[in-house]
Formats: sequence, C-alpha cells, structure tokens
Amino acid sequence: MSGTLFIIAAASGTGKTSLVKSLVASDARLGVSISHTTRASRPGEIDGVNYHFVSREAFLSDVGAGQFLEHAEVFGNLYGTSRRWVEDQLAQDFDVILEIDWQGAAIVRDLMPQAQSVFILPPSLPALAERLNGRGTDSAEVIAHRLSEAIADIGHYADFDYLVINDDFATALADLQGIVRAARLSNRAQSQRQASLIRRLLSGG
Ligand SMILES: Nc1ncnc2c1ncn2[C@@H]1O[C@H](COP(=O)(O)OP(=O)(O)OP(=O)(O)O)[C@@H](O)[C@H]1O
Ligand SMILES: Nc1nc2c(ncn2[C@@H]2O[C@H](COP(=O)(O)O)[C@@H](O)[C@H]2O)c(=O)[nH]1
Repeated sequence: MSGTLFIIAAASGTGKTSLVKSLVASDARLGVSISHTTRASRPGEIDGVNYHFVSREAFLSDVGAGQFLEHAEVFGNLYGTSRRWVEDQLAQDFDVILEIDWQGAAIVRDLMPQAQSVFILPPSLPALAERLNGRGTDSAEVIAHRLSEAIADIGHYADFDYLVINDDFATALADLQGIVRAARLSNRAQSQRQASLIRRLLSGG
C-alpha cells in the first residue's frame, strides 16, 4: 500500500504555505513534510513546526549522509526534504505534500514519477508584491530578491500536472481539494484496496 505524493510549488508570496495549511487542516489523511533549512527563522516560526532550522554545516552533513530526498539552494538558503519521513508516511498509506521550489520538484518528479505536482499562480505581479509586503516577515531586500526571481519561477509552470490560481483563497483551496480527491481515486493502491469489491461485483454478488 502507498499514499499519494503531492508537490506544491509557486513563486514566493503566492500563498502556497497558507493554502497548504488549510488543506492539511481539512484532511486527516494528508500531511505536509517539514523541510530542513539554513534560513533564519521568521518571527513566529517554530523550529520543528514550520521548518527544522539548522546550520549550513549540519545541512551539508545531512546531504553527505543521503538524508534528503531532494535539496536545493533557494534565495541564498539551503532547503531539503527528509527522505525517511516521506517514505515512512507513504508506506503507512498517508498522503504527503511537499511544499518545495521548482528545482526540488524536478528532482522528486524524476525519482517518483507517480507524484502529482501542482503549480500555484498569483493573480498578478502587483498582487504578489502586495502579499510579500503585507506578510511583514521579510526585509525590503529579501522581498526585492524574491520578486526578482518570480517571473523565472513562474516560467516553470508547464512542468507541473496542475495549475491553480490563488486569487480568491477559498476557490484556490477548493481546487486543491479537488486535485487531492482526483489523485486518490486514480491511485493504484486505492484500486488494489477495492479489489475485493470489484471481484464480488464481477462475480455477480
Ligand atoms: N488568496 C489570497 N488573497 C490575498 N492574500 C493572500 C492570499 N493567499 C495568501 N495570502 C497572503 O499572502 C501572504 C503570503 O502567503 P504565504 O506565506 O502563504 O506565501 P508562500 O507562497 O508560502 O510564500 P513563501 O514561498 O515566500 O513562503 C500571506 O500574508 C497570506 O496571508
Ligand atoms: N527544494 C526545496 N525547496 C523548499 C523546501 N522547503 C521550502 N522550499 C521552498 O523555498 C522557498 C522559500 O521558502 P521560505 O519559507 O523561505 O519562504 C519556497 O519556494 C519554498 O517552497 C525544500 O525542502 N526543498
């Protein structure tokens, strides 16, 4: 048996963390991987909840030990997904979301082609800037850096299975819930779980 793996990516500030939080809160079978990062924590972020905040040395040592399913440098910081956590969750039949950038998405897609990937688009670039500024967590310099990468990030949209526009939050959340539901229905393991029902129906019972 195996759960379904979802990859969710977007330009910084699009709203993916907010959407994923609501998605996971609405679905007991869905968990989000907590990445390791060398980025400094933002006010309100908690180690082990938002991220595992680690030093660059510790991160690189974990890379050497093969602990990451994927890792990448994004906006000057290192980010990585714990291989063991993801494999354990999937093996226990839980569905897993990876909220990662397009580089990590490409690596995971190669390793696990059955993963379902979603790219989230902002309604406009001014709205993206407004969201990053409105979040109030990053310096003007960090925001400018992230916005300067936004068009290049968005340019990777075609590598993903689904596109969701995060204009109205509730609509975007409903779209994601629909994608999760559809992926579950087409999951091979799900079909195997239903094998006894299929056998019964085909035998006329
Ligand atoms: N549909 C929406 N309409 C307006 N504001 C939104 C919407 N979705 C999210 N936001 C707001 O935009 C800001 C950025 O959202 P969030 O932190 O979830 O983005 P992100 O894509 O995870 O960014 P990053 O990659 O930088 O972490 C937050 O203040 C959030 O409340
Ligand atoms: N390749 C990976 N990218 C990751 C991972 N965790 C987060 N991210 C991406 O980094 C940027 C910046 O995130 P922020 O929290 O500093 O705003 C964003 O695109 C995330 O999706 C990871 O494990 N691997």
